[in-house]
Amino acid sequence: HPAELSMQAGGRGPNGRPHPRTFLACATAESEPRSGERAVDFPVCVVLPAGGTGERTGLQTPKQFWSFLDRPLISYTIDAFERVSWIQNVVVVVAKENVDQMSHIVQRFAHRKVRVVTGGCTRHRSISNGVRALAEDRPEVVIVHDAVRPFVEEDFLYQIALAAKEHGAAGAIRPLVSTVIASTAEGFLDHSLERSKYRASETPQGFTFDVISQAYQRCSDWDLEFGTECLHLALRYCRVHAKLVPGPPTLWKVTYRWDLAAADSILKEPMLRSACVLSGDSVHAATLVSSLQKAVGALSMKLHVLTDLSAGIQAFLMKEWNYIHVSVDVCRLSDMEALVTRLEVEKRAPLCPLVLIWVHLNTHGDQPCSRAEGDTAAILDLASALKPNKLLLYSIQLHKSEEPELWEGSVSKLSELIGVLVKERSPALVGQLLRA
Ligand SMILES: Nc1ccn([C@@H]2O[C@H](COP(=O)(O)OP(=O)(O)OP(=O)(O)O)[C@@H](O)[C@H]2O)c(=O)n1
Ligand SMILES: O=P(O)(O)OC[C@@H](O)[C@@H](O)[C@@H](O)CO
Repeated sequence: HPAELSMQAGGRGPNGRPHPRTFLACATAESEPRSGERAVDFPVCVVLPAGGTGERTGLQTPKQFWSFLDRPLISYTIDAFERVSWIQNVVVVVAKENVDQMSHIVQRFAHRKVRVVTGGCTRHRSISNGVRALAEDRPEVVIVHDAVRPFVEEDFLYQIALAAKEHGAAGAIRPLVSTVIASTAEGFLDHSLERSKYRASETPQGFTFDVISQAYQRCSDWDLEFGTECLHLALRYCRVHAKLVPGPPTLWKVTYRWDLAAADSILKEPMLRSACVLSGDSVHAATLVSSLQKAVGALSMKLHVLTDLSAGIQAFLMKEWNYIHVSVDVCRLSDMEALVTRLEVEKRAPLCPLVLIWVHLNTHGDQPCSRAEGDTAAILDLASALKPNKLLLYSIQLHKSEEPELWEGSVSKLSELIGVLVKERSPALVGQLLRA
């Protein structure tokens, strides 16, 4: 029964215990640790300061806990580090009142390398707490990275780690986009800096463990209270000149509300690129898919035509692809249930909502596809059972018209609907029978 499928396909197996964590990749998020082209051969740990309140977003929820596709921003950042095989563990530093919430996130998304510690009233105090939590690990290098910069790539982390080991400290920099000026006490321009001589300091930053721990042991209370720059502490208290490493624009920090909208768009973008379509051996379905491939091309979405359910499952599970299933005339619920059963067998539970679109092609002229009508309630049941497990089932019906213009119009509408459903992943339309 769909309800049982839901229990099995989602977070809990027959024995009621959560499935061991095997999960789908989605967005910039989870996948099994990937060995990058180059690996670091010394111990590296990470400190993610996440103890702020995100006042500049104007939101009640601290931005690091703001959810995208039902997953908090910090989980994407943690994943970016967990996917790096040469990173031993990640110390996440959160405000005392968020420790339980953070621990729940670690459990829900089965973050394997994470240790949660309590932060302080300033960013430096939080980072200092995180570094102290590594005293027993004593890694060769500590990477410090703002938890609200989720788009960090392994290759750049590699550059920072190596530069930190070689020079004692290293930091990401970006070109300034505005000129820096100094103001008089009365609020008038005193002087401006020659922009070409300056850079914006970003994260990730890297330090040998000795440098960063000594810098925090030696720094003043003023530094801890008002300072914003770890590289400065390394210079002032350890005489270490950090190596500056130009970084990509994706290192930007989520600070204002519009940054959240930008992050949402970037996280969703990979999910819009590809869909696998299972059309079986029907000639009509093949005709539809061929027309559809041209139409969805305009959405910059690529359709991968697959011939059997296993290939479809594989693509759906392993490649973050959306899934389109074409039924001709007879809309067998069992087709879709077979997919869900396989998801259960594979013990897969997606981390981000994944889109399943069931296309009902009716070739009997303009007669309603009675099976689809009859199945409407069953489709709703199955869709409702799948929704808690982030499998968003949508269904679209269209008729095979012999009039080329009508048929082209239907296919165009179908691709438009597919584009919207994949992009918006609207919970409100789950289980609805739409018509192209
Ligand atoms: N007491 C603090 C303050 C900030 N941070 C963290 O430092 C990073 C960068 O700081 P910022 O962007 O300033 O975050 P907030 O302080 O939360 O933002 P705001 O200044 O708008 O409140 C963030 O991941 C933030 O959670 C921290 O760990 N502890
Ligand atoms: O100052 P905020 O707390 O807004 O953000 C922290 C940034 O200043 C910091 O991440 C980089 O400048 C690198 O030190």
